[in-house]
Amino acid sequence: MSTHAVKIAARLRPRINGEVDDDSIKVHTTPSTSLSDPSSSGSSSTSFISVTNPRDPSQVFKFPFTSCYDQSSTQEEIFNNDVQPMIDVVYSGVTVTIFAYGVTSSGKTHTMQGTKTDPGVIPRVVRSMFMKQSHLRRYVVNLSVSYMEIYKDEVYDLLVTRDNAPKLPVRENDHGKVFVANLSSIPISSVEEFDTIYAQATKHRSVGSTNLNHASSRSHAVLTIEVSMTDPVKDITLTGKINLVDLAGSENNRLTGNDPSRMAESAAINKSLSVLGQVVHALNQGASRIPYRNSKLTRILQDALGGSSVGLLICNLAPGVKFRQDTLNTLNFAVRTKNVENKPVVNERDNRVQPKPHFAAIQPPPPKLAPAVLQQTSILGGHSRPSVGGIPRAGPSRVPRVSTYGAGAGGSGYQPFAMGGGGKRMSFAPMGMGADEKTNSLTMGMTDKEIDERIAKAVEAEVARRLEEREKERERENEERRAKEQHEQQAEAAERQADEQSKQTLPSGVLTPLLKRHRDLDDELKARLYELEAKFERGNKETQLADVLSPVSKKKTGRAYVALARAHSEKGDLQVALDLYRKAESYVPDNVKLKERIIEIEWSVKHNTEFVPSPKKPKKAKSKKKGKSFGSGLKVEPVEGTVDFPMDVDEETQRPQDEKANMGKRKKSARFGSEATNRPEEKGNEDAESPLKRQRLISGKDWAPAGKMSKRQAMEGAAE
Ligand SMILES: Nc1ncnc2c1ncn2[C@@H]1O[C@H](COP(=O)(O)OP(=O)(O)OP(=O)(O)O)[C@@H](O)[C@H]1O
Repeated sequence: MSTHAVKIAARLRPRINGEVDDDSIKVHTTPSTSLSDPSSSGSSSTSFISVTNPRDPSQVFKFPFTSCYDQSSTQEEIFNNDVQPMIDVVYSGVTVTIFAYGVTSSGKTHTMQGTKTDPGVIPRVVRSMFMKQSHLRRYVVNLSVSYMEIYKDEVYDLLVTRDNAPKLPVRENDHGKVFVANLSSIPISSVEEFDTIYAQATKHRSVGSTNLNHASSRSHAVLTIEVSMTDPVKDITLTGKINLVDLAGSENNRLTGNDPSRMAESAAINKSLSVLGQVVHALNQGASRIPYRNSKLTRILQDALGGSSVGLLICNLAPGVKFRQDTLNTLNFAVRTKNVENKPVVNERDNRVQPKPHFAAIQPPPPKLAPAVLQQTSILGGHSRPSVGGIPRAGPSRVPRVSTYGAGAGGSGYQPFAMGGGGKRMSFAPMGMGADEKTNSLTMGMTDKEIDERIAKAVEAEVARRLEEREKERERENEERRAKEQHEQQAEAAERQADEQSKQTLPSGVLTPLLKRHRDLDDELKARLYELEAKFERGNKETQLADVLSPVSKKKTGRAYVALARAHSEKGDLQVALDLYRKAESYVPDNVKLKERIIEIEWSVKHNTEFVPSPKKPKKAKSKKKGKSFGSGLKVEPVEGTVDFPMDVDEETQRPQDEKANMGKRKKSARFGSEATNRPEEKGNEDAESPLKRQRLISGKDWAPAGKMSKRQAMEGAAE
């Protein structure tokens, strides 16, 4: 993208109020070889400002600029040479910012505003814009004005009365453009209308008296004239803007002799101008962070400094040795600013309703460059105005005027672009404009056919994208389905294999007698028992199998194992029963009662004692829904969740009765838990010492003597 350097113009005001003039600051229009020039590096500029070195008067600093105006220069001259060309730029849909910079009383307000008899840049710009408007009969052109001031780093609307002027917030839109929220914008239809509004608004501006200027501007004022041009045939709107900024004076408080309130204003002014200097410096350094946000002024001027607008800085200088240091400061700022480059873009909006393709389908076109006139202006930036310094007559501007927009753009000055505006996508057809509308400027952009083709391509791309997305989605679904089917098949195969094996190889004589004994077991349970037996033989494979079974199958298998285990324990084959209970546990690992049973049997096996299981829960007349009874008396309760696992493991509700029934047998058995319980009050209490009770203590259940044994003790006992 091509860039456009900020253009610099320097203007030395005449002496006023009996100021002593001397040669410390001079304007030159021809190069001088006799001057030492520490600041210049061989510039080809033919116009420059010279300032004698405050420390060594024999030495002179030279500051070359595009345009230099001496004390005799006129408002008209400045306007014609440097400002008038900008009007064409504004009418090409670009934002232009002109700002006056300088020490207090250097003539900024005079240059920008002027007087009734000697109007400055602002009134001339407005006249010129209306004049230009009258030439654009083919377009609907609307002008509007907004006017704000930045006073002590707060923004106020100058178009509303002071009482109604709240502080306005500075915001940023979706495109990163900074704007002042709620700033009024008034349409203007004539120069007179503008003059009335402007005269009224100027009265609102904060002005105070200082030693240097009895009507010193205490705020930065930003006047904006916006022009929107709509081509009714193409329904395209170009929006150009010109910001005319009269900065408050950079101040030397020693010279201004400010009172406390002026000092406060001064501090704010100096701070914002200092941030302005930092911004320019950062831009020159190519810094990654530009401190625009450090002041409202720089935020608002962001677009003019390193942004997308075209910039002109008018440096106002006051004459005489009294202002020499300020002049040097101003000129140094100007030198740094002239290296700042902007990337102007044309603000164009296509008002036609367009199909809204998916954003991803369209490559965002690069921003549209400003017309070639800007590039020409930039190239000519090194030339001086034809005649300054001693020649009072204003010479014709050497800056080319863009009276013919099309010619200026020349086709090559534009590139396809899209730029946000009113939330609409921009088109690629530039709007013809300029004094001479009969040029072929409208052919510079894309034709309708080209636009249609582009839209068709975008739609095609979108359709292709969606089809591809749908295809991917379908593939993803198929893959998931395949994986699920595979998983189910594997589970089925594993179960089938288990069945087969159980049928072929009956386990070592464990099952057959049982099955014979319980011939009334239904087929389903038999099959399950065969299966379990086979699983028992397969050892570790169980865990793998458990992994592939559904939760319901796991519970069923767990119950079957328990049934089998119980049968073994009744037979007195405790070790096998224990193994089977453990197998059952691998299917229902959360079942507390099963764990208790395992501990009981482990205890019996370890101590080689008899294990007497509690009697099975008597059959209750339950609804079929609640339980399923097999002919063998093995009962499988429906299981909800994994924690409760009633099976035939003793029901807690039955426990006291069971315990009573088994009391005699237990007394004969080795005493449970004597090692773990050596507290006197527990000695001889067999109930309390049973492993089952210990486990109950571990699980915190309320069991008769449990209160007497700490959980810790119980745990230790169980661990043993
Ligand atoms: N080119 C000029 N020709 C004649 N008089 C001028 C010129 N420039 C400035 N003056 C006069 O110098 C005085 C100070 O100018 P002005 O108020 O424009 O300065 P300023 O830079 O805007 O000051 P401040 O920063 O305090 O607002 C005014 O009386 C103004 O009329």
